Amino acid sequence: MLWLDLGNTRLKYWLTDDIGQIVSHDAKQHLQAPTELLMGLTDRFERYAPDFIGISSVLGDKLNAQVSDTLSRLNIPFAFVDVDAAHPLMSSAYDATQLGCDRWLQMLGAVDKKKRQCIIGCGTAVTIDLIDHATHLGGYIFPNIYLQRESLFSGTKQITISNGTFDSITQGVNTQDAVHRGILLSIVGAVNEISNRHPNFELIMTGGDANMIAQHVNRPVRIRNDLLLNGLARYFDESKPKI
Ligand SMILES: Nc1ncnc2c1ncn2[C@@H]1O[C@H](COP(=O)(O)OP(=O)(O)OP(=O)(O)O)[C@@H](O)[C@H]1O
Ligand SMILES: CC(C)(CO)[C@@H](O)C(=O)NCCC(=O)O
Ligand SMILES: [K+]
Repeated sequence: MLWLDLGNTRLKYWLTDDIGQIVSHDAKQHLQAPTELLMGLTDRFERYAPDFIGISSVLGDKLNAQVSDTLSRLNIPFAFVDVDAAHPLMSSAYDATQLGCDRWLQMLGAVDKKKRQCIIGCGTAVTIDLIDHATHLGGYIFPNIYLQRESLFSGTKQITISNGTFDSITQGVNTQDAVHRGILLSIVGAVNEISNRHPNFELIMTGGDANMIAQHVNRPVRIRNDLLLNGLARYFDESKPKI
């Protein structure tokens, strides 16, 4: 199988064998040109001759149509994930026509009907979603730390910071530290607030910035970077067109 995750910043793929083991995977910046990037990867994909391609995309209809065109040339059946608010593994109170399928798949990949879970996605956007015994209650969306820094940079005259590290939430005494620490606190503070409001929900984090954020959270956090892939596998296990 070939699994594709078309995100806002990066394209990720996983090639798996018959027993679901990952034989190849990568993540590449697509610079808003995912079809060109895909085109460059088709040789690699063809070499593995997957029998199906399952796709998570948050790129919207226009880019998805281009992706479909590109993949059609491979002569391998493929399908995009459609969010299903009444999926047998998890129901959702969220407007299914709007819910990003990456968010939904991360939840589907984690959901456990015996638990209360809080899924925190740390990608281009930071998302926090609450699941109570396999019912998605809803959630929150934040710009990630880099988007926040860009918006401060572009919306102010005296803040000219465009680099530096996010490593502390202690108050800063210069602009560089105040910006980085303030931004990190906005995310960590939100996670801690959710954690306080929902003490019985297990905190699960995924995505590139998960470790950086988790370090400052005042309760144990489980880091799981397999959630989206696991969600894709669970989804297509239920709904894969019979071929
Ligand atoms: N090699 C890398 N390239 C880009 N970002 C990375 C890399 N390693 C870690 N990161 C961190 O991962 C974060 C992005 O997380 P993630 O990979 O989950 O999302 P993304 O793929 O960039 O976003 P999206 O899924 O929306 O395309 C970045 O903010 C960055 O700090
Ligand atoms: C929130 C992001 C950007 C996270 O990648 C994505 O899931 C998305 O574009 N979602 C659409 C909006 C929503 O989920 O309500
Ligand atoms: K947008």
